[in-house]
Amino acid sequence: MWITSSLTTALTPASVALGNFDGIHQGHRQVMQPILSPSLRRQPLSVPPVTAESYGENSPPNPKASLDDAPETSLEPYPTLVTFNPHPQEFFSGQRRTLLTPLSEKVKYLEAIGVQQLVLLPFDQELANMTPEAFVEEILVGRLNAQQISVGQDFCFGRQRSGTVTELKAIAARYGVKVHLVPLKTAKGDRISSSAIRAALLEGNLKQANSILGRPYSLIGEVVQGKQIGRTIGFPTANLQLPPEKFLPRHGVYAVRVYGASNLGEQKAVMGALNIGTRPTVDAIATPTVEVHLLDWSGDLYGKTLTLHLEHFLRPQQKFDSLDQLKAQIQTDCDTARTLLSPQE
Ligand SMILES: Cc1cc2nc3c(=O)[nH]c(=O)nc-3n(C[C@H](O)[C@H](O)[C@H](O)COP(=O)(O)O)c2cc1C
Ligand SMILES: Nc1ncnc2c1ncn2[C@@H]1O[C@H](COP(=O)(O)OP(=O)(O)O)[C@@H](O)[C@H]1O
Repeated sequence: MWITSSLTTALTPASVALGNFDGIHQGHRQVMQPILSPSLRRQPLSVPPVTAESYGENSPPNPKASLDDAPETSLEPYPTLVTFNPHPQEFFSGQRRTLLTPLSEKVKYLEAIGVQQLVLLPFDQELANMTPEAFVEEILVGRLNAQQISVGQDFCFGRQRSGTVTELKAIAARYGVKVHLVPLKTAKGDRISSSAIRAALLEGNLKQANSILGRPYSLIGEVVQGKQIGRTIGFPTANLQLPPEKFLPRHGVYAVRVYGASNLGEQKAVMGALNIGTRPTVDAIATPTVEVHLLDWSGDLYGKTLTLHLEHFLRPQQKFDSLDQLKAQIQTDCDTARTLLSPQE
């Protein structure tokens, strides 16, 4: 996928889905559908040669581009997600937001859906001051040559969020650009939203969170060294380093499926028992660790990137009086995880 934060290197013409899309939940996927219609798909993606661009500290991954990939001239628009970076709320409040899908994870889901370009518009005072007309005319039409635009029905944009979807439709119509207003998706009468997913995750209600998401909530991170206590109690745990902005669910113990450990490839999952927390029994650290014990598995995981699918919340963290009690409880957690994750006869 082509990722750019500069409108001068964006691929055009574009077929644009607009929004923040944190979580890439079922509602988000519905908003992207209209820009992905099969007639608009172009495989493989060709990208223009680019000069290296400085993205600053929180830089997105460099797009994979080479001169061999020079663009063919084509009138077919690139399925493109246009989003703001930082999130406008973060810009105004000055406070870092946690994300259900940090950039690297978001890119994986978008690629799987068929989005070919991600435009991260730098959100600054100038952009914040833009009128709805200027945003559509100068950015969407003028720079991205948008052929069609898809948004959720409650989308607002422009100065003080003054632009409504009706206005977006009217302005775009002047340029012959069709706007798809996608109705808000609901699940059992409740609106599907990133905040509903966060709330369910904070309660440890995985069933609800995963049902709204339409897939299991995931944690993706590299295995780093811990205190090496795990192996001494018979339960080595792979400690994951997650992007600092990753939203963490309720602290406690989970039954998870682990991808990336097996030599049999990415698709093969190993069952695991995950602990998220400050480990009050051993050292009561300030920052929670995210560590997983893989069931019936042994090997070296340091430096590997693991993807965990959180399936069931088992219990909150506890402070035990002894390591033996902790060990016995971890054994029970592993047995419960195995039962819950094993396929039913
Ligand atoms: C399934 C599981 C459940 C855990 N539950 C608790 C707990 O309730 N309380 C606690 O203090 N630590 C808990 N831990 C964390 C252990 O204290 C930790 O894994 C151990 O100290 C190893 O740390 P290390 O990776 O730094 O070697 C749990 C770990 C696992 C894998
Ligand atoms: N079944 C397993 N589950 C998790 N890690 C395992 C397992 N078997 C071996 N390991 C290895 O052991 C390491 C964890 O051992 P541990 O003593 O807890 O050390 P650390 O404190 O560095 O995490 C993992 O990073 C991995 O390389």
